[in-house]
Amino acid sequence: MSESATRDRDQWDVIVVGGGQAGETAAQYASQFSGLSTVLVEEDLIGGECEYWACRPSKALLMPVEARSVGRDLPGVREILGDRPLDVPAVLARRDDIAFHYADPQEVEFLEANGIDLVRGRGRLAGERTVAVTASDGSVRTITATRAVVLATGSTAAVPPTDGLAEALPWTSRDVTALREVPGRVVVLGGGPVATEAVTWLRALGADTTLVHRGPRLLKTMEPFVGEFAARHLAEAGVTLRLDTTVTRVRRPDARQRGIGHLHGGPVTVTLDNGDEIEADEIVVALGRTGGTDDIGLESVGIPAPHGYLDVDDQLTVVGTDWLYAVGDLTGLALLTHFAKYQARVAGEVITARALGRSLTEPPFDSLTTAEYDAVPHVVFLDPPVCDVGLTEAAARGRGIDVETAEYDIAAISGAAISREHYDGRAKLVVDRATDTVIGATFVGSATTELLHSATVAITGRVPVSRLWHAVASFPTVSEIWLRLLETLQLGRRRS
Ligand SMILES: Cc1cc2nc3c(=O)[nH]c(=O)nc-3n(C[C@H](O)[C@H](O)[C@H](O)COP(=O)(O)OP(=O)(O)OC[C@H]3O[C@@H](n4cnc5c(N)ncnc54)[C@H](O)[C@@H]3O)c2cc1C
Ligand SMILES: NC(=O)c1ccc[n+]([C@@H]2O[C@H](COP(=O)([O-])OP(=O)(O)OC[C@H]3O[C@@H](n4cnc5c(N)ncnc54)[C@H](O)[C@@H]3O)[C@@H](O)[C@H]2O)c1
Repeated sequence: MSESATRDRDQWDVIVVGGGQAGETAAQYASQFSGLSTVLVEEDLIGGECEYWACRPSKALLMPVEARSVGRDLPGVREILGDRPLDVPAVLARRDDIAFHYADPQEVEFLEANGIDLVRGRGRLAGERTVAVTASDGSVRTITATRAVVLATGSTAAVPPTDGLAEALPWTSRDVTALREVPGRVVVLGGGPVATEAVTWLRALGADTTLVHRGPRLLKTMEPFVGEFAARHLAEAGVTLRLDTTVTRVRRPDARQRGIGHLHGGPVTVTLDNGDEIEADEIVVALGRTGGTDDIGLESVGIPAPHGYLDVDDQLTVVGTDWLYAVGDLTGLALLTHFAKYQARVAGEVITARALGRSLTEPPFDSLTTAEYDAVPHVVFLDPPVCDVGLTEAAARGRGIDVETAEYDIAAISGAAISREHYDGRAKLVVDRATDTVIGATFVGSATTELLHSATVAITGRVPVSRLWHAVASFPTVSEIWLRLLETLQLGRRRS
């Protein structure tokens, strides 16, 4: 049904509030095999952060960075590239293509193809199974759901209460991914994926970059060698790193909102805890996210969200209800598009099973209706990239698991050494001794991102290490790292 055709309707089986990747997928999965009528409520562009201001545009900005590095490291290509800088207008033009030129007809088409209705406006719970939608003209309509309401309102960039930071109108992830001009000098605050990725493309596009991070290590949730690897390569690219450093004060006398991706005013002065001052043309805040629980009417149904995220069970049902679901960033469980969509698939199947009166513990729903979090894959698209899945050694030991580990230098693998002249990379496996299965894997280095899924399959499939011996990787691919890791494990076992 078209958007205009939904105007006179006020009831559906399922209402989904928030049309990001999580919301769109929940709507699709709740309706596709159930016959349930579903409506999506979205106040902005359908597709959410990922499509326009996060994953897609950021990766479009990063791909040329790594491609140039690999080319510069390969005789025959190096000579063609020379020291030439990236073609900034061409990179930004492709970024715009990948971000669908900040318009959503392709998503409207997806909804129509899947029989999902659309109501544009801001949704707010107004009681059980009831949502009040405020349109851009200020008019409010109330719609109700016979079965379920799914909240998928995502997250936004957090701006902490540092003296003068909010008043300086810093760039957030939206500005830095949708940048229209490259700041001459830029200070990036943070040490997580957003900060490390953003500083990578800003530097490659020609900015003089400083990254300020309060901790001693970048990407602190990953194995320690990941942060060291990332810091080394960022420094080699010319990024100034100020680790173990806190910003105490920000001043920007001429702060002006000039639109997403444009400089937000004149020069900004950033004061550090050791008294140093950095002057820059822009400041980027990449210090985590705030869950989208603000002003969505949770009080109307008595649901608390003290930490800004909603507590859900493994069926994505909001704790304390049997009709309200939450998926994606809003749950705060894994702020990643692939996990947002995974949770949404689970929630959609749960809604379907419950509507059809089917058991969640019998086929086909038994395998589809419980979300698991043992193997969340993270890829940070740095130059070179880093990635992990499952538990780090420290996290596993913290849970009392008796682990053995294997580490290996990926540069020693033929496939890696052939792929570029100065390969730099490392791999680590964490194995649970009791079950003889892999519970964590980390890879850093070129061409490792596509390798990660093999580890995800090994972990979720609980494949015994003894069986992995028979999973023979092709020569000469970087995947042969698996053999070296298994040999390293064997060596340790035979010695002990
Ligand atoms: C810079 C950056 C890069 C990233 N890169 C990656 C990556 O490479 N890979 C990856 O997996 N993840 C990445 N992420 C994370 C990823 O973007 C999020 O996990 C993902 O977008 C979450 O999807 P979501 O649908 O839960 O939320 P969102 O994308 O935030 O969507 C929520 C939607 O709800 C709408 N909405 C909110 N409130 C209301 C309301 N009351 N009524 C109606 N509509 C409402 C919003 O307008 C929005 O469209 C990145 C994040 C950032 C910031
Ligand atoms: N490639 C990817 O998959 C990708 C890329 C970008 C973002 N993301 C997702 O987006 C989410 C948000 O990323 P992020 O990097 O903004 O957040 P993050 O939470 O991962 O990292 C934020 C960093 O800022 C620090 N910090 C927080 N508050 C601070 C303060 N007041 N002062 C100083 N330091 C402070 C934290 O210690 C942390 O190191 C992540 O959870 C990630 O999953 C994923």
